[in-house]
Amino acid sequence: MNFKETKKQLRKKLIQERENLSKLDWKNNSQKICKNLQNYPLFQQSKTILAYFSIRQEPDLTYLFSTNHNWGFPRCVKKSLIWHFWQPQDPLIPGKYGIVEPSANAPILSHETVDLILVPAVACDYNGYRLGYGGGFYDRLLNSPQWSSIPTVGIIFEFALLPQLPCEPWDQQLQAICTENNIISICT
Ligand SMILES: Nc1nc2c(c(=O)[nH]1)N(C=O)[C@@H](CNc1ccc(C(=O)N[C@@H](CCC(=O)O)C(=O)O)cc1)CN2
Ligand SMILES: Nc1ncnc2c1ncn2[C@@H]1O[C@H](COP(=O)(O)OP(=O)(O)OP(=O)(O)O)[C@@H](O)[C@H]1O
Repeated sequence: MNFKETKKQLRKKLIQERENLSKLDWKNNSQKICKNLQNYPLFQQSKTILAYFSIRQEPDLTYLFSTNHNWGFPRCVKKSLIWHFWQPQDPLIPGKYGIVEPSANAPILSHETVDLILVPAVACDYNGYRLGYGGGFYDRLLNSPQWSSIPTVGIIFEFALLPQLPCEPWDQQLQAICTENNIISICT
């Protein structure tokens, strides 16, 4: 089986497993992830943080969005992510793939102001490689020179932390991975 097929099957299995979590486990484990992030020095020191709005029972980070940081969220525009400043009272608009997005009029966040990126993932491995939904949005972002030096933390539930994922030339290692159990730093 080739890489593409292997990744596709793995993605399907892990998304299924995540969607099978009970609502209670999903909520409790999401809350633990938020707590672990709040205790993480890099998070505490970051003024501006990029995050995501959860779909398909991804870890829900909503609790953090009213904490004292500047928060940025993406709009999917063609094959890229455009990042906007967003606060809880601001509108959210249904975007691609059923993910809500800030308004196109919300202030744009330039890479210079961003201190930390919380990266959604279907799975991550011990080396900091990630498997996403296959759109390549974060692969492209993290490969572009302006964004590649910003620290990244992959956000997953513990069951999706695997010893080794299939790795392709464009995959960039994350700096850390946060689960409901702990945050592990990746040695590079
Ligand atoms: N919450 C959240 N927001 C996010 C991401 C994410 O992983 N999680 N993204 C992370 O990049 C971007 C959106 N990326 C996505 C890419 C593909 C699909 C998707 O549903 N794809 C189809 C099949 C596509 C194919 O195989 O060609 C599917 O899975 O049915 C969803 C989101 C930006 N926002
Ligand atoms: N730097 C890049 N420039 C152009 N295309 C890229 C780049 N990185 C990845 N791609 C393309 O994007 C797709 C990403 O596939 P892959 O299975 O690695 O996605 P993923 O990591 O699961 O998804 P995502 O980043 O959306 O969460 C591939 O088809 C690949 O050719």
